[in-house]
Amino acid sequence: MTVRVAVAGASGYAGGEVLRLLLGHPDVEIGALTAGGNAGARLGQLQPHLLPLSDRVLAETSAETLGGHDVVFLALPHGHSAEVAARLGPDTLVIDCGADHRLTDAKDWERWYGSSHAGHWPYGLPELPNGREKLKGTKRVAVPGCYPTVSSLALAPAVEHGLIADEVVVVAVSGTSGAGKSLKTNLLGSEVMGSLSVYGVGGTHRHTPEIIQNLSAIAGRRVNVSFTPVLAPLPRGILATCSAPIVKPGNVREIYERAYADEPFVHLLPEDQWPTTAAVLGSNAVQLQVTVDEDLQRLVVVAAIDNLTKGTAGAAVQSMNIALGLPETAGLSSVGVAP
Ligand SMILES: NC(=O)C1=CN([C@@H]2O[C@H](COP(=O)(O)OP(=O)(O)OC[C@H]3O[C@@H](n4cnc5c(N)ncnc54)[C@H](OP(=O)(O)O)[C@@H]3O)[C@@H](O)[C@H]2O)C=CC1
Ligand SMILES: CC(=O)N[C@@H](CCC(=O)OP(=O)(O)O)C(=O)O
Repeated sequence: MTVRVAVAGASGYAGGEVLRLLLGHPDVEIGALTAGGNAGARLGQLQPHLLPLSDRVLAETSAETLGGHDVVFLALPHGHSAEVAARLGPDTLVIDCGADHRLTDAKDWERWYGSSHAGHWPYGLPELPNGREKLKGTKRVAVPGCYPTVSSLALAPAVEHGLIADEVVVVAVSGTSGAGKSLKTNLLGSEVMGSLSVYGVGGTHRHTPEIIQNLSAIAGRRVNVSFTPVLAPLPRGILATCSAPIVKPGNVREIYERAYADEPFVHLLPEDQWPTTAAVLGSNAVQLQVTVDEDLQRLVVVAAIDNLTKGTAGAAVQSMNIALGLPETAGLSSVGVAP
């Protein structure tokens, strides 16, 4: 089966990564590519690594251009997806890389994003409990945020088994591509190089409610999250350290081994090895390591992903595969680029 796919936001980082993965997908034909202000430009000027598509000219983002495809990936800024998706019709599989349809609670959406809620779609994190079932056959997918992906996968087995308290701490270091391609002073090379900086400190980052939503759904009760993001001088990658007090004894390693034994993309590393962002660069892999701080009786999980791959575009393609009944790993490299 060949599916015809359009990508909105093809000039951006997430759209570019979707296209990089789709170029290696055996069942995909790439159709319309759209942008905002860069409409009319050749893709090769903006995404020079996507050589087979370099002569494609970016169209304006409209339902007319995106219509007539089996699948539409939306890699647009927050708040732009709902209107386009509503005009694409129920038979098109729409995969939104933005936040518009991630949160289930309208009040949460209004508080954190300051606009009216466009509704909740099936969440593109198949490794969560019952995650795959929600994606099979769906025509709408909300791709998770990159920090919620890595921290939810790091903590899900512990939460599911009631091992930890209902208050977790996540400190996650991210590369700059997580902030998108548009110009921002704090992302200039001279600001970022040679420096680490925190932002969204003190429970103010908009991924906090998304992480709470994921962990609380697994626990069946509210799980609170203290989340601190850190910007690092890397183009890609997230390394998250997640911890919580242990409240129930259990063989932590065995629980994590069992949880992810059959997952094609989530890898619990051997006991003496720790995740690195370099090891997952460009791949849909998640590397995990878990340990217990015996003095504090605290669970510590470290996890690495590529924010643009498993953190966005890889999850989007993985979700497409599940929704359409294609092999889940199609088009998704499971190994990173090293060194
Ligand atoms: N970067 C990441 O690691 C992650 C990103 N995401 C989500 O993916 C989405 C895209 O992010 P990212 O690629 O990083 O952002 P970029 O800024 O790199 O890209 C944004 C894209 O949207 C287009 N665009 C901007 N404004 C409009 C508009 N008014 N109408 C139509 N198109 C428009 C841009 O086109 P033009 O070039 O013409 O301006 C560009 O193609 C966001 O919702 C983001 O939250 C999710 C998880 C992780
Ligand atoms: C480094 C950096 O700035 N990262 C982004 C998160 C990227 C992501 O996952 O975002 P969306 O929720 O926007 O889809 C941020 O903190 O806003």
